[in-house]
Amino acid sequence: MDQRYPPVSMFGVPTDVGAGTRGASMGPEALRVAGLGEALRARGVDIADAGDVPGPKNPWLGPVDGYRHLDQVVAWNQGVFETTQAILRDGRMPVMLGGDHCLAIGSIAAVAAHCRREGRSLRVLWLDAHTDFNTSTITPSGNVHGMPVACLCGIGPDALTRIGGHVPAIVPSQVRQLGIRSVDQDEKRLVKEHRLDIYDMRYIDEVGMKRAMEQALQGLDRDTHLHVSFDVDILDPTIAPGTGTPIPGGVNYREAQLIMEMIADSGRLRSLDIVEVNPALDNRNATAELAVDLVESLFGKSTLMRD
Ligand SMILES: NC(=[NH2+])NCCC[C@H](N)C(=O)O
Ligand SMILES: [Mn+2]
Ligand SMILES: [Mn+2]
Repeated sequence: MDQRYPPVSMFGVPTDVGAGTRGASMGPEALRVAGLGEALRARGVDIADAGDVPGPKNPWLGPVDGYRHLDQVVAWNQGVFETTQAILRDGRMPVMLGGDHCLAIGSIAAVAAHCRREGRSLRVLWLDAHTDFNTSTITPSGNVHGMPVACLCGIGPDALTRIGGHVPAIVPSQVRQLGIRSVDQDEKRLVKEHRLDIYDMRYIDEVGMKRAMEQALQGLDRDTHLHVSFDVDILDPTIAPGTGTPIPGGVNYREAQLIMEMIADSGRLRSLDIVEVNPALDNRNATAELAVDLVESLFGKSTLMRD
C-alpha cells in the first residue's frame, strides 16, 4: 500500500470564540511546542508551518439569538476557509491546528469545494466525544463548537452555511462519527432524523475498535479524499485532560493508536483538523504531546512492523 503523503502545510487558528471555556486559543502554540512539525519531518513528511490565521479577539459575551460570538466565529472561519483553500490549490495537505471545533466549518467547507472542483468523493471522519450537531434553537449553551456538523450539512445561520459557496457543503452520508458519548437531548433527535452514521462508545465497547473502524472506513475508493477532524476530547480525560468539554469514558491510548494506524493504512488521508487542545486546563502539555504522538501514527509511525 502506498504510504507516501503529499507535502503538508500546517497552520494555527488561535481562537476560542466557539467555546464556553477559554484557552483553546493557545492550542496551536501548544502543538508546536510539543514538536508536531519536527515529529512529522523526522518521519520524512515534507511539512511547512504557514503560521497563524488572523482574526478578532474573543469578546467573551453571552449568546445572542442562540449563538455566542457569531460574528467572530464567521470571521475566523472565513480566514480558515481561505487558508485551507490556498493550501489545497498549492497541491499540499492542510493540517489545521485549533482552536475550538467551530473552525472545522471553514476547513471542511474548503475541502468540500476542492473535492467538488476535482470531481473527487469526500469522506469526513469526525473523531469526537460529541456529535456537534446542535442548532441555535436546541443548543444548551449557544457555543458554536457544538454546531459545526449541522452547519456543514446546511443547518445553521446563512453566514456559516454559505462559507464554501455551496449549500450544503456536505451531506450526512459523507460523515462517520466515532467516539461519541455526549449528545444533547434535542440533538439526539436531529442526528437520528438526518441519519448520521455514528460509532458511539457503547458500540465500540460491544464490537471493539477494529471492527468499528473497519466499518467507518468502508467504501473508500482510490480517489476518495479522507478528511479527519480530530477533537482531542474523543480521548479519555485521564490521558487527555487539556480540553474544555471533557467527557468520561473516552477512548484509551491503544484504541486511539489503532484509530490512527487504520487511517494511515487506508492511504486516503488528505486533510486534518486537530482541535480543542486547551493548555490552560492541561497537565504539563500532556494533551498536546499525546496529540502529536497520535498524529505521528496517522502519518504511518507504527506501521513499521508490517512494512
Ligand atoms: N467541539 C466540542 N467540544 N463541542 C462540545 C459541545 C458541547 C455541547 N453539546 C454544546 O453544544 O454546548
Ligand atoms: Mn467537537
Ligand atoms: Mn468534543
